[in-house]
Amino acid sequence: MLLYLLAFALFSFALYNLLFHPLAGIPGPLGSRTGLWSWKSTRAVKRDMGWKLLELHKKYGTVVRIARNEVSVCERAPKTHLTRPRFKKPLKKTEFYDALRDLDGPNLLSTLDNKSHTEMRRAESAAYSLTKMQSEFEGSVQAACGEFLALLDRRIAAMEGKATLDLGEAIQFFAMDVVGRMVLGKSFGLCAGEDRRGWVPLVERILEMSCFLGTQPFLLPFVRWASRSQGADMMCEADRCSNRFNSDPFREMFMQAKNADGSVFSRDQVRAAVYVSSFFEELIRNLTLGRGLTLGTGSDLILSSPQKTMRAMIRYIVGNVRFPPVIYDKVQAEIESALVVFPLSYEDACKLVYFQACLKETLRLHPPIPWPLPRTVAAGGLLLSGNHFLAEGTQVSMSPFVVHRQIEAFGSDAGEFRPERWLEADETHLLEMERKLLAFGAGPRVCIGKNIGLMEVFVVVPVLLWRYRIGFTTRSSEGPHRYRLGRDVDGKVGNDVPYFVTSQWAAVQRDFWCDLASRV
Ligand code: HEM
Repeated sequence: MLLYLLAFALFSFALYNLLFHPLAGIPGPLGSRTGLWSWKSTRAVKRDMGWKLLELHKKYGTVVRIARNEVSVCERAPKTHLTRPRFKKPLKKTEFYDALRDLDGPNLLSTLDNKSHTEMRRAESAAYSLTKMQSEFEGSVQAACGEFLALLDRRIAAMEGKATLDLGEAIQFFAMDVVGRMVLGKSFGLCAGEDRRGWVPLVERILEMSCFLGTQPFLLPFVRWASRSQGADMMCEADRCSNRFNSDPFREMFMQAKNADGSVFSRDQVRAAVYVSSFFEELIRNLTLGRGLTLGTGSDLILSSPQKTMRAMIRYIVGNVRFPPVIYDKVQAEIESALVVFPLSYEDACKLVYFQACLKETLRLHPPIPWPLPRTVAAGGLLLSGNHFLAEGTQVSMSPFVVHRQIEAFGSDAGEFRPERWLEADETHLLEMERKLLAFGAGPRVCIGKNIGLMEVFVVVPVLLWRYRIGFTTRSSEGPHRYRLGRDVDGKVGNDVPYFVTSQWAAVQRDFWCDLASRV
């Protein structure tokens, strides 16, 4: 009897969602339309979000129902088409971001409330300014780059002039060492080969789990409770470890931040603001607790974006059968003719016009965050182009990966890596393409760490391309690859794809084996 009742309740729920829900008229997979199956959780588990969402949009059009109460939109329509009839409030982030907050509370990325976000952002933006980054952190990034190059040189010397190594992993060591320098004022020594302790895979596991939990927010209180009730001893140990961070330069910078009323930041505000520190506190808690999972991972979700951009950029520029090496030659010629001095400064890198076009094209084809960024429609509703009206409370999301492949904005070759598109476009078209480039997000929640991220890319990629002859290691049964075939960011599998991409909140490249020889 109970089973019949349950079946009847489920049937009614599915029927309501399919036929009478306000989103009933919007096409999408049956599981999402009935509300009986979470398409997003499936993507989080299978780690194939980017290309599966693109397939949905190709099949169903610009607006697709991807969950019972959520639509994905793939067109950043002209401003005139996106109207909120009665109120002009910015859209709020959804509960998904709750999974990305720190253990002690929301940070800038995960704050849902627009008012507290505006206050936090106003207070912190000066600390992230370009001038601040150049004066405080450029030296750290350059020093970490020196260690990274020394690592590559050692490997080349050890293998008699030509090293075969997982360049993706080496780049990750560099990125972590940068964070170490920013947080502790000293490198973690990963490039120097001092201490690897499995941090790198651990970080990735935490990220993937958080994304899954974001799609099932009802699980969050249980997981949080489990991660909090680990025992006082463990937490004391974590606190003892986190005390080491009290002197970090990033934190000191936020100590000077002020609220709108002129009062200085409280301890909690500083904690929430210092993503890098809280990330490491979190990491240390994980390590101390001997577990690969707790919550509070917002910071690492974004901090790891620069390394993904670096890997993708090398993959596209160095080229292979699909991307002719002519691009590599052009970048090298530009660096040589510009007579730049290494380590490259932010300003010098901005002058490398072709290199900058390659960077934009990389961010377009391979945005580090392909996940549809979800928002909640505010009071008054939202009218999308195509006359779809979304009522208050509906979730609406946009995936940078999908938007960046729109033929209408980027042309019929939108799926190809062609940096020239950024140099040939007239002013109007260029503006249009730039408006649709969502790699750093958009609007009031746009990435605040863009300058730091770009600085890392600017310091490392040109010198790498100039100093070494890089080629992709051929796949063979005797070779070092873990995966028999590579997989690209668009899900295409092949022998000629130099790494293996998983697409979740972040698009992560693994198994990126390259052959390196010195060029200079
Ligand atoms: C290539 C490098 C980077 C890329 C592509 C990137 C991308 C993004 C994106 C897409 C968002 C918007 C997320 C959303 O709307 O849900 C974002 C937000 C954010 N990013 Fe980045 N990011 C990068 C580097 C960094 C770095 C290095 C930091 C920190 C030092 C950082 C800190 C943040 C923060 C705090 C937010 C939240 C901003 C807010 O909500 O006001 N990002 N990033």
